[in-house]
Amino acid sequence: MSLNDIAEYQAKRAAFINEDRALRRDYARSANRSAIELEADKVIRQIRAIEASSIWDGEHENIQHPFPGMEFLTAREVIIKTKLFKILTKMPKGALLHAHLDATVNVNVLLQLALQQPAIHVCASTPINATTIASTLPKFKALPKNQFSGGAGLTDPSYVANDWVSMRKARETFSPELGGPQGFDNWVIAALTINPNEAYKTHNTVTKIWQKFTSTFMTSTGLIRFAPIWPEYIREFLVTSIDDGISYAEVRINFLFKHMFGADGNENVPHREWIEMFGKVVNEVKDDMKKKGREDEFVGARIIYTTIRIISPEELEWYTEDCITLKQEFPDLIAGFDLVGDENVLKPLIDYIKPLLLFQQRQKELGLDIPFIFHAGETLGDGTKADNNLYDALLLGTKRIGHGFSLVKHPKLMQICREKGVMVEVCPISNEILRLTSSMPMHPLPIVINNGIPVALCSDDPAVFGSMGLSFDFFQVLVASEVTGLIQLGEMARDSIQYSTLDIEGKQRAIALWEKRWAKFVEEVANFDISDKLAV
Ligand SMILES: O=c1[nH]cnc2c1ncn2[C@@H]1O[C@H](CO)[C@@H](O)[C@H]1O
Repeated sequence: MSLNDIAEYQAKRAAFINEDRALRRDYARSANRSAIELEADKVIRQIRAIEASSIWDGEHENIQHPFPGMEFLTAREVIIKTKLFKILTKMPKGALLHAHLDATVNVNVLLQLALQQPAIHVCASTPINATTIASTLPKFKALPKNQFSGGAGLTDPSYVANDWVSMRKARETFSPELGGPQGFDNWVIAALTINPNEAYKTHNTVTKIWQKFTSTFMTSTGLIRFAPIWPEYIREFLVTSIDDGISYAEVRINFLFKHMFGADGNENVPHREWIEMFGKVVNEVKDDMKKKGREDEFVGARIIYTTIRIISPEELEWYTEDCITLKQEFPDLIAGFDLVGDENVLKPLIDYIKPLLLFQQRQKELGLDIPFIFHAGETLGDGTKADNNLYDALLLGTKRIGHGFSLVKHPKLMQICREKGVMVEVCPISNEILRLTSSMPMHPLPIVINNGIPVALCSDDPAVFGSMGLSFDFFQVLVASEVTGLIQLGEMARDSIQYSTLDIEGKQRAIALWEKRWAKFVEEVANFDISDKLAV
């Protein structure tokens, strides 16, 4: 055996690896990396390696088996202390392409917004006491002034089931044995979020965790679907997203309910006013950013119209027509159309084929373009109705696929995504908490990326998961792969703009602004003080 043989083998090996990696989308531009980008990428890999032992090999109270990419809800407190996470909070993330608006604002902030509104009332199906508190959910609703109620508090034994109590009063009178006002807040927050015990013990199957997950929306809708709160909620979503480095969002809004509650406490505010308020807040935030000299950090936000897969195919026709009317009035704000909810148990796309084809035909007649951006394959199923949604999503020409968790079981569909440029909106933390994967190393994301399919990382329902912004999702992906470094994350961020529904000029502008921020960011990372790297 000569040295030549080994060198020859090494060369063959390098070419082999290169050939494999060349399939990835992020490879295309790999030859054009600046020295500073390469240095920043190296710094990030160093910090990751250091923290793999200093953090993830260490002992932690309450964490039996720490490892990079482990269950998010257990790891969260550790993650926020890492250098890697702190750096990622500064990264320009590009676009947020998959998030459900009603789960995008920190639950503590939502609680504060609600407490400012005397119209908001709360009820429970039984008096709240030490026995009932864990299994009883608060229900919220805005009431008209003549129905404002000051009856017995929720923890008063004389409380009559399902009676509305003013939220402020319910909070102030919450029994001291249950923690008083703070106990009330804790009870509400527990109803709006998923805790580690639920995700990893009591509700540790996809079906069970979805039941808990769905209940969070039933609680939050009474607080959010209220005209005086709605704009403030949207503002908070936009401002916190911008602060996390997100410069554009396509957010899914649930239009299942035909009205929200107005300031007068009556359920009489139609969809067009929801959108009008949305557009107004987007413009106000843009103006505020301009005043602060930060206009380059925010290019806007648009809406993906959604309704839930519980409706009948006949009912869907009402929603598609509604979507068309809204698109005609707000062409710049309506970005696409989707159907949401647990694909494993609700109606599959094929059940709606008639109204969906009709929707496309109507758009053609009217000269409109409302792309489908379908949730599909958010499942562990193989050949189940949720898995089969992928066939229909692609046949119907979906612009992107929401989740596509089961896509990797279908080589033909992956080929179509690659060749037609159908992006997958991957929601790593959501998939893990909703029990599709037990941790990030088991997530199929690398399979999707290695097959050359464009990917955007998305947060899905950050308020429910406690994963506000995109930094947490980027973190979980970064620590769970040796291939993925800063450059790969940057490519996903850039692609999120590239595969958005912005028009050509909008995209060019957003990408140019992103590139400017990216250049600045990588420079900061590249100049990171090595000794600082070690101090955690
Ligand atoms: O990951 C998801 N997959 C499918 N549907 C979802 C997901 N997250 C939230 N929703 C749905 O969106 C509605 C709120 O806008 C909720 O009803 C919820 O079922």
